[in-house]
Amino acid sequence: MASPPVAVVCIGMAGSGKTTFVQRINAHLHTAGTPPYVLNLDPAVTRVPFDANIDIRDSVNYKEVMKQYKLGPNGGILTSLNLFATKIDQVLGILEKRCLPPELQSTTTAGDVSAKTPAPPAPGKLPQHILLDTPGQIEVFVWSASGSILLSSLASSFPTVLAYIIDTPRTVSSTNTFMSNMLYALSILYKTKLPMILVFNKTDVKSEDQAVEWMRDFESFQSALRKEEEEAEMRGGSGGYMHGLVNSMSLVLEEFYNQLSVVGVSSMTGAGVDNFFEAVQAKKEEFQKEYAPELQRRREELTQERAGHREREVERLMGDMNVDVSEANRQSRSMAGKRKKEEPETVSDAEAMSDEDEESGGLVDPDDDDDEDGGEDGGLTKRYQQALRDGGAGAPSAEDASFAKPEAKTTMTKQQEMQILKLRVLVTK
Ligand SMILES: Nc1nc2c(ncn2[C@@H]2O[C@H](COP(=O)(O)OP(=O)(O)OP(=O)(O)O)[C@@H](O)[C@H]2O)c(=O)[nH]1
Repeated sequence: MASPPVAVVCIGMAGSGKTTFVQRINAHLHTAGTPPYVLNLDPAVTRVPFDANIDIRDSVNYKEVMKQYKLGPNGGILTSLNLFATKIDQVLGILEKRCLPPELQSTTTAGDVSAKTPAPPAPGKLPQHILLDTPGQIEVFVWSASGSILLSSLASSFPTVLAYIIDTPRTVSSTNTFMSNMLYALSILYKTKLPMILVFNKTDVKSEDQAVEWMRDFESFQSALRKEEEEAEMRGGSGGYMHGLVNSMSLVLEEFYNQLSVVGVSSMTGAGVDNFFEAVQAKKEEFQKEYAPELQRRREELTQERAGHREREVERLMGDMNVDVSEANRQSRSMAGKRKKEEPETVSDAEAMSDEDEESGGLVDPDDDDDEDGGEDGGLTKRYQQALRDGGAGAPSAEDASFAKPEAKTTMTKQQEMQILKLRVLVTK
């Protein structure tokens, strides 16, 4: 059976070597005869040293955004990402078309987001990897709403793996820097809940051995910490509370380290790239085994929650209007069974939908509803008439009945008319 490509999202501190790394693994895959599909999500980069199939800069002009909204560099990046996130359905449409075999494609269609690949590749030549380069301002991407939307949307369509790029020479320079970097990676892991690979980059300058030893051997990290403390004391200072804090942190990070794959890579020389792709394969399997079922579980939970919410609200409304609740519910359920269920496509959709429910108290505005019977007005009238024809407990009481009669319509105010229409539609939903 055809397998979807794995999306590798490269994140890391500014200057850690993300872009150079993407360039290296892109070249590696081209040489191996399996060219990836590449996305650049950094709107502020001036030169991209690889050929990006989708480039945020083609859709959003970062400098113009800064000028128009009177923003600084970080605000400009954030707003550009927000603007790009509004096109996520088009981006996913393009990705699905270019990277998925027809049997795995959904119905999403591509719009005006620029994709440079001219035509869908032949089935045997579908990319096995989707590579994403992200802005250097890591917090702007990871902690923004648009970053979450982009990541969760991607993860709902493709197995998605984070590659956290680390500047090795800088990170192993002290236990403090190492710990800060690990805590940052930890926060991203828990925020995104996606499988993560720690990529110790620039190993041509400094090997990753030291960092790996600190992760795997607690004693080794403790002795490095003690050594630094002694050196600080010799200089007349002291490690102060920081050393105590780092010491305690190292005790609790063992579990976190166990969840990660660690590879040393040189984006300059290409050393370690094969190991990186082995780690990607392992994390792809982990994603399919653990993340995907969790995503599905959350979707189902939200759908059920939403249905329950709607039912309770209908009950309350029917009660207010003095209408037989059980009959109204029966009708409501039978109509709902016929209607195509509206389902969240992504985690963020699902969250947004649940937010909507909370805001509106579970009520669905019938005016927003897609109409299945032709035009909106026609659909409302039809449902209204149908509800009246059905009569029974779902029908208006004797006093209400006059509302239904065309001749009596003139006696109603516009507001009353709308209220009853909305109520009827709600009952038949
Ligand atoms: N020696 C060495 N230098 C590297 C390596 N990878 C990247 N660099 C250098 O590190 C610097 C930063 O690399 P970039 O790829 O621009 O880093 P980035 O993380 O994309 O930077 P931002 O776009 O600012 O976030 C450049 O000078 C690269 O040449 C490597 O493996 N070895």
